[in-house]
Amino acid sequence: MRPRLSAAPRSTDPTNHRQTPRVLSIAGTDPTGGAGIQADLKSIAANGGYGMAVVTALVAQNTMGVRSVHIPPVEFLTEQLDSVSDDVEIDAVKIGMLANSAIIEAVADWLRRQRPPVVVLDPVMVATSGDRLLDERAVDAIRELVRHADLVTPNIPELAVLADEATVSRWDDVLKQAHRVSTTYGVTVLAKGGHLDDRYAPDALVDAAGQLSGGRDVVEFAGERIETTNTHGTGCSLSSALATLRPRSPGWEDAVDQAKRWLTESIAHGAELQVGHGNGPISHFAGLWAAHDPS
Ligand SMILES: Nc1ncnc2c1ncn2[C@@H]1O[C@H](COP(=O)(O)OP(=O)(O)O)[C@@H](O)[C@H]1O
Ligand SMILES: Cc1ncc(COP(=O)(O)OP(=O)(O)O)c(N)n1
Repeated sequence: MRPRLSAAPRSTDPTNHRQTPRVLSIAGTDPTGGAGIQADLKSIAANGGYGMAVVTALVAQNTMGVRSVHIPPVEFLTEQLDSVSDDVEIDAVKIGMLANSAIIEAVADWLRRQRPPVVVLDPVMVATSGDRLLDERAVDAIRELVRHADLVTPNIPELAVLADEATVSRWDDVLKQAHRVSTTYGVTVLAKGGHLDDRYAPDALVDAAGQLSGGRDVVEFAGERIETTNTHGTGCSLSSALATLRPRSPGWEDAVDQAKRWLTESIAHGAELQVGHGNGPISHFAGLWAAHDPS
């Protein structure tokens, strides 16, 4: 049996209003700029943070799919992580694609030594294109890593894997599964409705310990589904926006509310970019560009 990773304690109050959040993305790459580290850095900047990045895997992919993945030696990953944390005070970390269990364990080990005040884990497993971004044998390791996070942001299929259950399709069942994951791992869950077959795309914060405002265990965020194929990297962009916004927010609810508004506008303007022939990217700076548009 795999040894259990001992989890670092969850943060108490990570709020620091005066400091520009210094946010580290630990993730894979997307050379077309729509997902992974490239999307994270845009999202962090668009939400008012200073972005940094440690690469877990180099991914030859575009808006249509993944061609191949190159994984640098795990010692080099630790070298990158230590290079950042030996020098920079990190306010928040967003963890995305981790590829295999050796990488997951190296990140867990670094978190035990250098835990930033905010840790958001997007448990990336499979891309929209259907290509695997996490080794199937690494699922146990990712489940253990969830215990290190303050917030985990699974999509519906990833939520089912964390719950060790079949994928559900009704929003009520998604909420129940998120509750189970929150109880099992002692973590706040952001359940995302992007994969629902519905005209709505809601999200919900679920914390079984009732640590949301007013002691609530569920807070829902309504959202209309935008008719678009520009949804590549939405999960990456949302999780890094949350890592950026949390240090300046009184709680996760405010951070999610702000991030979802920003994401919805960015999705709505994605098609204007005309990038690629498949699932195109979102327009991370649509709000900023609109403010500077002379017309
Ligand atoms: N077509 C859409 N219109 C509006 N919001 C969407 C749409 N697709 C996804 N979202 C939102 O994007 C975020 C990421 O959702 P999801 O697709 O479930 O995750 P992932 O990208 O990890 O698969 C969520 O906030 C979800 O509600
Ligand atoms: C390097 C890398 N990381 C993550 C993803 C998946 O991105 P995500 O935002 O979760 O979802 P889709 O883009 O698949 O909708 C990726 N493609 N590459």
